[in-house]
Amino acid sequence: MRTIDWVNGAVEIIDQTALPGEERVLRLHTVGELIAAIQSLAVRGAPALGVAGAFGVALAARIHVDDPVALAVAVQKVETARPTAVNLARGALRAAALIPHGPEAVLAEACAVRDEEIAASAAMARLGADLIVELCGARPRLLTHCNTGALAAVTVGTALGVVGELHQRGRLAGVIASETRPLLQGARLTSWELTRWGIEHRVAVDSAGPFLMARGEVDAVILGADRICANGDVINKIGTYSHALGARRAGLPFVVVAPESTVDHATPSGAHVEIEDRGSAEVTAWSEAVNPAFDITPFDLVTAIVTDRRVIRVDRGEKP
Ligand SMILES: CSC[C@@H](O)[C@@H](O)C(=O)COP(=O)(O)O
Repeated sequence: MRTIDWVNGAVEIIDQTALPGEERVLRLHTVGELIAAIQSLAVRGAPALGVAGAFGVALAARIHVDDPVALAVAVQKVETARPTAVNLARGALRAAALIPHGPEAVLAEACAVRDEEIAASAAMARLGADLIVELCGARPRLLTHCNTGALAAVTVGTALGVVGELHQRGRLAGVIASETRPLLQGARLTSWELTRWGIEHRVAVDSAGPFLMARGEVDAVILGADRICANGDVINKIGTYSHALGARRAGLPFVVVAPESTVDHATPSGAHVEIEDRGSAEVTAWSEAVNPAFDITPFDLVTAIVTDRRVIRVDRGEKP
């Protein structure tokens, strides 16, 4: 299953706002439709956003083939549709670099971004599963946060791809999906994906994670990233930091799985990253709210970062 793809001149996505109730495919024909899908989280997750950014520029290059000014404006809108995941701007700018060669070259580059994420998922699943077995022994019980499956990464996924690989190897004893307030990417999307894979799991409220770790019900925390800074700080879904603190307190490995396309050497640390604020409405209808969508996990709380090419042992002093 590809959760985002280019099909007959349009971008097709699984509408993640409708899951798990309805499996609805959206066809996006315009840059405006694509940006609306990104902002409503119909398509979400860092690697998928990179592909969406690249396909968005491919759409723009076709639509504005004779209008370079309108094309530049459209590229900039795609690139900045959400601020935190580095993949979005990266994917958009990678495709935009091919604009001088015409719309077909832009589309070919966007398809390359998609294909590289598909390959990266497969590589991370193998590397990550090997590492988890090394760190935890056979049949670990894992806790994951947000959604890092195929929905977030075209196919397979990052951290959830590792979970799937361990399941296939017969080496998984259990999964807890942290529900991920307020939009419930864990309870709605991770649970839906694990059910499709036939993997038994339980959903926990976000605040239960550190307690379950302390009570000995978890052997490792494994999750994804929207951006990994040059110093190793991990930007990921709000709630990640509390899971990292819980894991450190319980003496558990805290493993981040993300493709190289999420590693951002140009950003020195988490303090330099714009954390998206998604406003009050998602949290409460009756008072003002603060709603940061991501947080920053300091690198010293991370045990290891698994990319498609490397296992970075932060616990041994290695950096991205
Ligand atoms: C493989 S996806 C990794 C991250 O992008 C994921 O954990 C996450 O935080 C997604 O946030 P979202 O706001 O749902 O796009």
